[in-house]
Amino acid sequence: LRPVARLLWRQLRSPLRALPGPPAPSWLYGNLAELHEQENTGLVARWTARYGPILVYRGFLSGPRLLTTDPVAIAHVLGNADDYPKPDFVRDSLAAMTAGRDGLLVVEGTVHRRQRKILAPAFSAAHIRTLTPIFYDKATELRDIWLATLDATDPRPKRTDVLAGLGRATLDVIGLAGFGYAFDALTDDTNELARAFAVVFATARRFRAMTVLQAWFPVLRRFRWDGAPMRAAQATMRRVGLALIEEKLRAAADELRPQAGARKAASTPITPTSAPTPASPTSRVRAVRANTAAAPAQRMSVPEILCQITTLLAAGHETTASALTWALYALARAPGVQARLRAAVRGAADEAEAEAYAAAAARCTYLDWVVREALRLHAPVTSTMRVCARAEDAIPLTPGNGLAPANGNGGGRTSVAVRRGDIITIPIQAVGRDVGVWGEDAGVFRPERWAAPPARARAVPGLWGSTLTFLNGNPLSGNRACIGYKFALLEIKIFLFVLVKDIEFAMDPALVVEKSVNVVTRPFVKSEPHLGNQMPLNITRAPCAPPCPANSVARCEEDH
Ligand code: HEM
Repeated sequence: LRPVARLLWRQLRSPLRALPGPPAPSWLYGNLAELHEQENTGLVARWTARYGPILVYRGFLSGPRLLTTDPVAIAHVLGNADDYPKPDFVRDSLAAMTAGRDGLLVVEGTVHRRQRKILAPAFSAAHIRTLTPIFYDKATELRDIWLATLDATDPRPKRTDVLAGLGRATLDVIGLAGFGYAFDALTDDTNELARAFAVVFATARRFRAMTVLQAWFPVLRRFRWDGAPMRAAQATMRRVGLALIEEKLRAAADELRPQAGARKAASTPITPTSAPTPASPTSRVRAVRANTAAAPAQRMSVPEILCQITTLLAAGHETTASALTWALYALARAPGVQARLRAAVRGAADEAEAEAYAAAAARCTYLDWVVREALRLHAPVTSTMRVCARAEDAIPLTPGNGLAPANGNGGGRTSVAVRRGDIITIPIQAVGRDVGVWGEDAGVFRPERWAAPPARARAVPGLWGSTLTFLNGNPLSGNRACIGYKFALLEIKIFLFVLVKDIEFAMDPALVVEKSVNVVTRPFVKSEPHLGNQMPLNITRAPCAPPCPANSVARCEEDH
């Protein structure tokens, strides 16, 4: 009972209680059940329309939680990450997904700073560019696998779960790009690591009271509904991670010896049933190598390296798979946009070299707009939370935003008072769809809006593209922005480039696809819940069309 009493006492003293917000349907679970469905119901938009950009909803035992779309308030919270860490229960669920508590997503403070510094060089723009052939080869392999399922004599489209294919392809990419390993998940659909991630990221369709209780009572966490499969999946992630470390250490030792070359290329898997096979020794971003380059006192321990591996495998492939899945969904539902994108990439794709594709993808403005629009509308991570660690703080607001009559305080609020332990929700997806920023058609997939984004969008304190899709941070106070965003953007662009050029994606209008979130957003078909997470799109070979005049991207954009 003591934790409950402590929680109630803290909640009773929270200054957030004075702020207005929606009524809670339940005293015990507050608004948490309706929030579970927020990605499909536009709940946050309705709340902000009624209460303005600063509001309080209720969590467990009706505890008040701040939810804000105010850019100044969000910038304050993200810019002071040391004083606004992730709440314990968020770190706990991230730790479950990355099979340990020592990874970059979970650690805080000085440990986080040290790890981030060691990993940063592996994510530089110059380095990411060297990964282009990996992105291109995997995108091409996936395209060929999908095209091979089509029957030349049957023009009917083929229903294809693009989520599954993209999940496997992006796992292959992060294996090769991050650790020089070929998981070959695309060609081996029994790949156990791909299966482990399917378990770890599986989304709960219904609100579960137990999940809320586990957040506040760690002792209950051992009774997870998915306990046994989850433990098995984590064990797989750790085993594969250890195999990767062992392989890298062996390779490093070999490098120090003469006649190293032959052994390096021919090294064998460490655990016969599960270990990935080594890929080309030319493959690049390497947590282990980055670590050995650091000063001895700054290096990561083996458990830390292991957690970075599982973190990068998880964060690096589930997010991009989600982004690509929702981008293809948006394109399937907007055939005009898809046709325009196809013309744009065909106009740019006259050179077959991977590097040329990367350069063309980088130059193709319409592709850039499509990616920005897909990531604005379908942010793979739809919200995040922080907790106030300062004894007291005043979160500043955009001038005028505290003036909504619903905000109380005589409508003259310039900041929001918070105390230690108060929870702040940052609704990433809702900020991306804010009609106050993007206009009345904020919910529509319209890449053309990026020709002249509204001036208001500049106020959004995001790392990239006037959105919070990759969040943001301040190196002086714990930078929690996505470390892999350049990696993700290049990968997404090259995949879309290669896939849309040759494949036409369509959507069965009878199917209703909804979102369910377990850190990362996954789709499911409303009428087919028994099939779990999936994104069934109808694919056909895209009809040949004359390439854009002069095969030039710039010209192509002018003509469309
Ligand atoms: C479209 C793709 C991606 C999206 C939308 C995305 C989004 C995000 C977001 C929102 C965060 C902050 C989470 C929070 O603090 O609550 C984050 C952090 C992170 N991301 Fe990404 N991410 C993507 C791709 C990647 C890739 C490809 C990698 C690695 C190869 C990666 C690695 C990480 C890591 C390690 C962190 C933790 C950073 C830290 O706390 O210092 N992400 N990402």
